[in-house]
Amino acid sequence: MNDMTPDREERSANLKGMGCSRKRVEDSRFTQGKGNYVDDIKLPGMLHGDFVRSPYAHARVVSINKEAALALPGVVAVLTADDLRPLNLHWMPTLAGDKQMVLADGKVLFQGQEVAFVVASDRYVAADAVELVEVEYEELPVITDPFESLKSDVVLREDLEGQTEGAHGPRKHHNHIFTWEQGDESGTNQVLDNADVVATESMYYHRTHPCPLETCGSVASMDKVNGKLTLWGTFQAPHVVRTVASLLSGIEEHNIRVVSPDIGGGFGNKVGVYPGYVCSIVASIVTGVPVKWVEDRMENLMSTAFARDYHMTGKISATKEGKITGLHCHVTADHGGFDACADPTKFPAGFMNICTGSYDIPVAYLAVDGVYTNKAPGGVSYRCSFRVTEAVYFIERMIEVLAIELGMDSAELRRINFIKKEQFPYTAALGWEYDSGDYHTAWDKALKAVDYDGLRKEQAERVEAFKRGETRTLMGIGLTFFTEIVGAGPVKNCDILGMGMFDSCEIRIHPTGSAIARLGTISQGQGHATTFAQILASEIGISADSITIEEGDTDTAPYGLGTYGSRSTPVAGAATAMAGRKIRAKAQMIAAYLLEVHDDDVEFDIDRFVVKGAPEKFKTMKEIAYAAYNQAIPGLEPGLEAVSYYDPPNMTYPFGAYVCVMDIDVDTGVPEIRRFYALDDCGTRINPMIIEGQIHGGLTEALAVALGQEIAYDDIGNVKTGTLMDFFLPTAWEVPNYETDFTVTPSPHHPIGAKGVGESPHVGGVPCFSNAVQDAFRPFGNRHTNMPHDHWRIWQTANRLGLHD
Ligand code: PCD
Ligand SMILES: [Cu+]
Repeated sequence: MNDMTPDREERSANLKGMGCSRKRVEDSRFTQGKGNYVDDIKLPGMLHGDFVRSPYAHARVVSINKEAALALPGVVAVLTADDLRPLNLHWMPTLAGDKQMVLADGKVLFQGQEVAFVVASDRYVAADAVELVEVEYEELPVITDPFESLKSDVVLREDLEGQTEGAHGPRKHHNHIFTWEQGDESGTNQVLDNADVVATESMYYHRTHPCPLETCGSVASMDKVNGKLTLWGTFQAPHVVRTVASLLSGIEEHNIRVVSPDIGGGFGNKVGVYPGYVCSIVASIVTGVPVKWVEDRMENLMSTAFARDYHMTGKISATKEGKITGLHCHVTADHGGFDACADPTKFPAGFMNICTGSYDIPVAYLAVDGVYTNKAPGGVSYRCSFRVTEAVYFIERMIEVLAIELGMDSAELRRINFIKKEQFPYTAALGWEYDSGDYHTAWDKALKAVDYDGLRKEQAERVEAFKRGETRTLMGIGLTFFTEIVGAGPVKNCDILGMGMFDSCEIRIHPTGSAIARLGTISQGQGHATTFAQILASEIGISADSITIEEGDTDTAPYGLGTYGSRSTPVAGAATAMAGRKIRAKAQMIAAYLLEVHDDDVEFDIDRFVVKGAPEKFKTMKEIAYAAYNQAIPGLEPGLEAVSYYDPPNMTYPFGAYVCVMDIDVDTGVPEIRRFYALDDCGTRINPMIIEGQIHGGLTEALAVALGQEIAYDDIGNVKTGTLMDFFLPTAWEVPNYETDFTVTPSPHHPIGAKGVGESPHVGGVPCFSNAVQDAFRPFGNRHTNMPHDHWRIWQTANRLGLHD
């Protein structure tokens, strides 16, 4: 070989392909104030909108007087439901097939509900004018408890009165939304009735909120001359927004351009469609100039989509030796005033039916009842794909409770019930086919890494010391083994409003051998511009540094269902690899032609095609790209482009083993996290550094949710946690040093074997932190206490158990 040419190792390093901890290309703009967020969009003549929101959780709107507001200089319009009705835009369909008011029509159902939209020359004038809109309300009885709601005579949704059938089947009561059943009810009951041991527990996974750094917002610009509507916004699914906007407004889809610019965190909060988006569009149509709407922090916490709010009751049975025999789960789901859950259409409770977890459970049954209350609508995933965090919390608590019932170590209980490596692909009792896993290897690695036996010994000594009065801190060991289900999803069972959940990638190679690839997904901080270029680099032999990744502009990107549920890697990542392979196939033909050999006589080698057995004869991808723009092969189309729409054959099933060690001061209720060990298996790893960042972020959000973060309501439906003074957002102060680790079990059906990872740390983290708190009190008779485990609640647990006596 020529000494001047770089060797294979160097060529491979230059690619910055799969498995390389490539630095994030987007960070230079994020760290130097050059990001372009919705609020950075400033158009000539642009107006600003702001909402009049209901102070009451349930009330009739008797009258709205706009006069004083309209008299304020700078105010251009005040829109109410009456103004929107002629356009049929006073309501919108939710992703769950319910009907949500864009502006209150006669009645409000939650505190913070949108009542009127003020449009003014300036954001501050708009806010002042909001105060001048006089709304007369007549208060109605408020229901904030879903169990009470199902017994109440008060009809929350008068618009649905008398409707016995909802979007997801029969309704049992005027405040009931749906019942979703999965599995074998009678078979499960039979097993439970005849079991050696049954553990029963009820738990509440409280309402919380993703609270991204950037709140939601949009800018609409209706160009009446050309008939084009452009909408910039904080959208996790820009193409879906375009389709919904077209269906609602009647504007043809090719005349609508939706752009998601840089997004300051999504976490599920930006999946749904909000009244603000619709109002900015209507206001731009009405005024003929661009209109911006950006909510403030309080509005974001109070009225945009919440997560969780699941009341779960479980029964789990086992033999005396601890082999699990059956699982029963019932959920009462509080959906607030409208069912605006963001789930694939056929899954009204998301993937809650993954609640058998990582265990080989022969029979199971799940029923979920959705209920209306006077709380904000939503039901987003918040760093978990469709209720998976609820499911994992449920099963990981049930395992702990069963271990108490059996008098057994819960690490061992997990081990003897894991689905075994040779059982994959494994079909779970509630229907999912787990693609791959090696749980025992991961579990053993984790327990060894933390010296589990040593920790248990230390804990036992601590309990003795506590009893002797030598210490006031207890030690908790939190364990969790989780299985995620990400990559929604196969079009055969996953769609949103009838659109199958495939995803896409389109690649163009430029003559000089650099490229642009566009995807149907949209990064909100995950680093797609970095990682998707790495997938392509390995597939097509062009350095990641020479590939631009673009997402989020519906005029240029191929149709896709967006980014949430850790679906980008499993679905769009697969599309990227597949499109790359199409490029490579054409490149192979060109190379062979140029090298004057048969197609089969060349092979791909890092960044070139080489003649088999004659490595000195090759064409680099750069050379091939250039040739592709000439008459490379007579009769062959010029250019080097490809597109792939990928319909995944199955979900991917990442998993992980987490251990948290915590010291709890029983007198102050303050937990100190001594250690947090997280082993993740997300199959083939694209960028280890980005994975680690994802895990740190997800664990921190898990810490938040487990230890204090909550959207709390009082009895009359006032949001008690509407500001960051009351809503817990952890800072560097609370966050421990995380230890990360991994195993690699590739997905057998994904073209590069990758599974999602963004959500895993949250899904596994919440039960792990919670289990640590609960475990500290286990020696004193604690069985289960509800999250969030803030200092006050931990103190109360200590008090209830008599530890302050
Ligand atoms: N194997 C593997 C996997 C993965 N990866 C990477 O990592 C990341 C992630 O991924 P995923 O998992 O696939 O995911 P996505 O789809 O992309 O994303 C989503 C997620 O993501 C996470 N993360 C994050 N980050 C940030 N920064 N921001 C944000 O916002 C966020 N969010 C969150 C959430 S919540 Mo939901 O929405 O609730 O459903 S879902 C979610 C990207 O970059 C990728 O590429 C790698 O590397 N490898
Ligand atoms: Cu979820």
